[in-house]
Amino acid sequence: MGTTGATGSAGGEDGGYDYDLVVIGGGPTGENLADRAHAGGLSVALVEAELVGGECSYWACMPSKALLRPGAALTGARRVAGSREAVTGALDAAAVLARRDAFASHWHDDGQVRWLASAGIDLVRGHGRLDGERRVTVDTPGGGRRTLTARHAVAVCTGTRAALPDLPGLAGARVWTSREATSAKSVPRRLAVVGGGVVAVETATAWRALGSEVTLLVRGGRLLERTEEFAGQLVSDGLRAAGVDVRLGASVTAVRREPDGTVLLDLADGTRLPADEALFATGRRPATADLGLESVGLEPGSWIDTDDTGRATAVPGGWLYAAGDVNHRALLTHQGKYQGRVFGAAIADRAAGRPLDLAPWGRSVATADHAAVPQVVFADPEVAAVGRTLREAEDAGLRVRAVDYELGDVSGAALHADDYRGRARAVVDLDREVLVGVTFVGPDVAELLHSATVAVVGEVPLDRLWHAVPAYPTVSEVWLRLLETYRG
Ligand SMILES: Cc1cc2nc3c(=O)[nH]c(=O)nc-3n(C[C@H](O)[C@H](O)[C@H](O)COP(=O)(O)OP(=O)(O)OC[C@H]3O[C@@H](n4cnc5c(N)ncnc54)[C@H](O)[C@@H]3O)c2cc1C
Ligand SMILES: NC(=O)c1ccc[n+]([C@@H]2O[C@H](COP(=O)([O-])OP(=O)(O)OC[C@H]3O[C@@H](n4cnc5c(N)ncnc54)[C@H](O)[C@@H]3O)[C@@H](O)[C@H]2O)c1
Repeated sequence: MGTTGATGSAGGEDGGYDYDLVVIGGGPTGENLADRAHAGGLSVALVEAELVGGECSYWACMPSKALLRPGAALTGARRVAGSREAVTGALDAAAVLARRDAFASHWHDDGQVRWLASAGIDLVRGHGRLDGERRVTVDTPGGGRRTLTARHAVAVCTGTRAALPDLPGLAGARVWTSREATSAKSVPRRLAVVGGGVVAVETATAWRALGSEVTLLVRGGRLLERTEEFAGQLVSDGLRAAGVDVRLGASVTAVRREPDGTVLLDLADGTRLPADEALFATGRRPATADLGLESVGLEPGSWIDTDDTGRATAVPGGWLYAAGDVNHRALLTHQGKYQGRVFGAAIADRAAGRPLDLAPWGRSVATADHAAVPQVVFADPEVAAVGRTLREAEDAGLRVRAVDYELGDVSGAALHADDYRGRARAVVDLDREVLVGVTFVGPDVAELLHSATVAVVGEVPLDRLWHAVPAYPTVSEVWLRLLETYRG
């Protein structure tokens, strides 16, 4: 099969369908969905308007983590007497940015295009739009237009864009979104960050480590609203200790960029904050405004709701699927890829008339989206959480108990870093005696998270977990301490 601009593998044959499946959007979700559907026997076209690999590869996960890792490595060395003395300088910003550029593949997608070809998926470059049932038109880079018809299904995997507030002056102020925050070529002296979510926190952490004077303007009363409250508090403490000016309850009322390049942010308390760049990390909106949603009875610009097999619930006929960020189930790369695997296989099974497994945790349904979504916030300290917070579990009507343990009291943590500060919480479903949520906050807790994900997804009874003995002296001994605390 071909790649760029390839014609359909089944073009004109068997009823005139071009492909069994047309996927719009070649981010991590679209790639995985296309791959699983093709592995299930379908011919697949993938339509991509920008770079194959999507936001994650070029302007989100990869470059942001590449910007964060050197600062984390340096901080890690500084936390241990003996190695602390060996750290005599600051980060080499040019080297950090160069490494970031490499992790963003220098904003070229050749590698991912080669992978698509090797996987047997046809790439059609251009902007795709739905055009009624099982039809997609593509505005191609050369100015032409192609129509693709799908025999079985169309999958929308178009992701999100940054959502900017409607503020006076914002449109002309050339503010940063997450794209500029992850691809900037130099370190701003003064950086204002608006928002208190993950993008705001990670960006503040990264650019502060690179030397920017960072002011974090948070509208609400805490950071990371969707995590346990202590996580927001410990991250806020960490940012302040690193020299970030964290301002809670700070609302921006207007923005403008002066002729000398300075950005001025007017705040609701009457003060004005000057900066060299201002990031608005104020959430995401679905990339569906120019997608032809009206041609299938959906509202342009809306999120696309789906059932657990990925079918758009408001579109009759069961031929339209939506996966990844665009369905608003969980805005994370790994959940989008998971949906891609599950939904792609379900599409192929339906097409072949094979039975689906629709029971909770069955092969054909993305059950984990509801109860077991893991996430790591790469701040200092790191926040690693899976499943429900205490509040979410209570709101869901579960009879639960939170079990907390100070991570610094674990021998492995004390060895890992001097004055280790952090906390773990397990949320226990008292009726079933299983875990429904776990949060770790502390230096280098990210790699602990999958143990918690396995326990939550596996619904491992606490009596059995008691026999999962953590190695001594590792940070993972926190598992033992949590269970001991629960048993009393
Ligand atoms: C700064 C930042 C850091 C992040 N870090 C992490 C992280 O560390 N871990 C994590 O799990 N998640 C992270 N995320 C979230 C993650 O980036 C998204 O969840 C993920 O990219 C979603 O994948 P997707 O394939 O659904 O959408 P996207 O990655 O957005 O891909 C969608 C693709 O569709 C294409 N497209 C859109 N419309 C059309 C159209 N009409 N026609 C053709 N093509 C179209 C786009 O060009 C794009 O390539 C981060 C997000 C941000 C903003
Ligand atoms: N490490 C990771 O896993 C990672 C990293 C980055 C992003 N992501 C994902 O990407 C998604 C987007 O992240 P995000 O941080 O952009 O969004 P978010 O929804 O997590 O946070 C948005 C923040 O902006 C604030 N806000 C919204 N409108 C505002 C306004 N008008 N004025 C001031 N503040 C306003 C909100 O109160 C919130 O604090 C999230 O779902 C996140 O999980 C994940």
